[in-house]
Amino acid sequence: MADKVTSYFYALLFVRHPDLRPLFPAAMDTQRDRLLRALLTAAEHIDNTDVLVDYLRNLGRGHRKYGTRAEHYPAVGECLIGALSKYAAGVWDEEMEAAWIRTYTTISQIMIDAAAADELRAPAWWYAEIVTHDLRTPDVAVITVRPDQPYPFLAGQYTSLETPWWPRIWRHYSFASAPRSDGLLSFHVKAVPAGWVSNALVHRARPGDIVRLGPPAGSMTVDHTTDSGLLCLGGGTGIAPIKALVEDVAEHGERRPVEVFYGARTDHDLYDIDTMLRLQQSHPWLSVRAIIDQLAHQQLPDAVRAYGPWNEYDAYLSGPPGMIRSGVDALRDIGIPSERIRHDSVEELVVAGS
Ligand SMILES: NC(=O)C1=CN([C@@H]2O[C@H](COP(=O)(O)OP(=O)(O)OC[C@H]3O[C@@H](n4cnc5c(N)ncnc54)[C@H](O)[C@@H]3O)[C@@H](O)[C@H]2O)C=CC1
Repeated sequence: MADKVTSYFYALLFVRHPDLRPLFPAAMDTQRDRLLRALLTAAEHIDNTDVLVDYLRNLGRGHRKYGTRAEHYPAVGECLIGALSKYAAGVWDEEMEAAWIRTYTTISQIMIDAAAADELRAPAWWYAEIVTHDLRTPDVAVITVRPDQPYPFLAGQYTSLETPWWPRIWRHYSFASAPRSDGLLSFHVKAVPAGWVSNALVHRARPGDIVRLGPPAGSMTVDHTTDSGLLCLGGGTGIAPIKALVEDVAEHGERRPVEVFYGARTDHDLYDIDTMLRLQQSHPWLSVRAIIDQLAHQQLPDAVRAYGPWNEYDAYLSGPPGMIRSGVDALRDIGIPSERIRHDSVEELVVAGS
């Protein structure tokens, strides 16, 4: 009954607090999923304080770009408890209500404190002007933007982006380069069916258009305290953060082996292979292999098994959720321990491409 609970929650919220409606997008479908995913993520990590608190702090900081303020949290809590108690009526009692109030109060306080601390050091969002728009295939564009203020981030991270055509609809895109001295940021965007934001970015956006960016997020970053090799799997536009990681290693001047497997469905989809091969030419420690489904009759994760051994490597995966899942399984199978495998949250990726 997840759909019913979240629909009822938003109905209560907008009836009781109509002033909050403009903070949300006109179409609420993805938003409803996001609320539920956030609750489930919090429940999943309830016994792991460090992970949970880190997640909630990020969530609190990320809410600044929506215009969320501390006084909005009690209204949300009251409607959330209203929706839960209606649909859990059979088991709901005073004790459970008291527990939910304590839980929600704790969760919101962590989010509010993180947002307040962030306010002292970073804007709620950045405006960024598109400076180049390079259509690499009929549905993939490489877009470069100039933020209005310095934008600090780490190679391997992603941001959230809002276009002028779909206000308050934010989508995640990874930075396709390590931080650059000119401050420009670039993204690889694939227009996916029914993807409003991605279609607008690929087919409508032009130099001069202004987008908004949220804060950087994600922990798929290079650990520069070790010199172990990097095994990188980039599928489709998932090659974007992998390219950023390669540039990051190059800038740190370490000669650690970096092995990139770049997967695509057809060779026309290998839109960034020239850049990757140029990087390979300049860096003897880098090896780039293109894996085309149609030629190899195998998907990216299977191809990696044919090489190796990989037990001295840290692994980085970026691409569609199915590739991440089967990639993590394949890498564990060939002996890479879970703690050495990094990738973005698969839940975040489900909406990322649209
Ligand atoms: N644009 C960006 O900055 C980033 C995008 N992503 C995600 O990457 C994805 C890219 O999509 P496309 O370019 O359309 O990729 P795609 O669907 O063309 O697939 C790319 C590669 O992934 C492999 N693959 C796909 N599904 C698989 C599965 N179930 N098991 C094993 N291998 C599989 C394919 O063999 C292919 O080599 C999107 O889901 C996007 O959200 C991830 C990180 C960054």
